[in-house]
This record gives sequence, structure tokens and C-alpha cells, in this order.
Amino acid sequence: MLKINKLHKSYPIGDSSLHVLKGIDLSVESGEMVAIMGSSGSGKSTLLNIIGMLDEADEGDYILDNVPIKNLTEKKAAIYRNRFLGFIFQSFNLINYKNALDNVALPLYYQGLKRKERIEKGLFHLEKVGLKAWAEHLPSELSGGQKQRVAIARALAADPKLLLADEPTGALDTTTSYEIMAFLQQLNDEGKTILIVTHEEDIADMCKRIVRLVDGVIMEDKFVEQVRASQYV
Ligand SMILES: Nc1ncnc2c1ncn2[C@@H]1O[C@H](COP(=O)(O)OP(=O)(O)OP(=O)(O)O)[C@@H](O)[C@H]1O
Repeated sequence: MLKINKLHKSYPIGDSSLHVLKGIDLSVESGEMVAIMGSSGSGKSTLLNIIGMLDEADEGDYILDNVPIKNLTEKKAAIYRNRFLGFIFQSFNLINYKNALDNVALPLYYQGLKRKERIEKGLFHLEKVGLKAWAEHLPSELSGGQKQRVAIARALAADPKLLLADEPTGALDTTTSYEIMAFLQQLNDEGKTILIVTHEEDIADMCKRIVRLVDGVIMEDKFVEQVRASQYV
């Protein structure tokens, strides 16, 4: 699914620079569910943003679905990102003035689907996250867990091969976090490849593999026995 080789990333800070990723090697196979852990500032989001083609590495190779990313033009990269990747964020990133259905259907607009198809697909994915009855509600009328479910439905709408989640449970209480993790595990059981950045050990234990970053270097990369979130909800 993806292969990263000797990846480096620095940010300019005044006259000097901050070396954030220091030679990352990482391979992820189709069907995996991987937690990326590490303390604040260790480079987790930077790595996820590069994997998500939202940012570029300074050095190293990144191959996604057999395509070397650094050779893509900006236009091709955008098309590839929309077709291949789904994103879930800690703060949901829903559009506040659009209802749940329109939020979910929006990525389909950029894929060129007609309104009827967008609505059908949007409702299908809202049903998948258990929120079809909430289609016409605005984000402000939904709980945190419901907002994250809408965000997951939106991420799934374009049928991405890889789902990238940056602290998806960071803004949720424990029970709601486990509900969201149970849902992500179900998606993974159905074959979706998922990468989750998290601070929380209990959330990482619900993945199949844990990659631990320390100061921009992978210090640990292990497969674990996956704790099923459904037993807590
Ligand atoms: N655009 C940027 N410009 C300058 N420095 C940045 C930028 N983005 C991140 N950094 C710095 O790079 C380092 C790594 O940031 P990153 O967000 O990847 O860490 P993280 O492990 O995800 O942390 P957290 O858990 O707090 O989100 C931090 O010191 C951060 O301040």
C-alpha cells in the first residue's frame, strides 16, 4: 500500500531549521490498522501530512500504491489525493452551514458526480455510520461523536483505499472514543487500510500495529494483539 524510505523533513525557523523527521523507513500493507504514537512534537502529524500528500518531504522516497509521489505534478497529486485518501481530524472539520448530508456529499462534487448521485451516495454513507435520520441536521445540532461519524462518512464517500486519522478521538469522551474506534475497527475488518495518529495508549492498543516516534525517529514498530473496542460500548 505504501512504502517510505529514508524520509527527512525540516521546517525553517528564522535563520536556522528544525529537523523534524530524521530518516523514516516505513512500509504499510493493504488491510493494516496502524497507530502512530509519540510525545508532542515527535513528528507524528508531520509524517501523516506527508503520507496524506498535504506536505512534501525534503529527502527520501514515498511510494503510494506503486506510484512515486515526488514525480507527480501538483494537479495529478490533487486528483490522486482525492481518489486515494480519506482524512479524519480531531476537530471534525465539518462545514458549519452545511447539513450532514451536504458535508458527506461534498467530496463527490469534486469527483464530478451529478447531484442525484451525490445525494444517493451521501445517504448510503450516512446510513453506514448510523446517521441517515440526521441527514438534514447542521453540525451544531450533533454531538461530538455524531460529528465525527459524519466526518468518517465524508472520508468514506469517495471510497478511499487509505484512511488517515489525526487524533480522531482527541476531542471525545472515553465512551464515544471507543464507539468511534469500534466503527474504525469494523471498517478495517471490511478491508480498509487505516493509519491513526494518537497520544492515547488505549486507542493505540485497538490497532493491529504500533509505530512509536521519538524525536523524529521510529524507535519501536510492533504488531500487537488488537483490543476490540466493541466490548466497551
Ligand atoms: N509548519 C511548521 N513550521 C514550523 N515548525 C513546525 C511546523 N509544523 C510543525 N512544526 C514543528 O515540528 C515539530 C513536530 O510537529 P508535529 O506536529 O509533527 O508533532 P506531533 O508529534 O504531531 O505533535 P502533537 O502531538 O503535539 O500534535 C514541532 O516542534 C512543531 O512545532
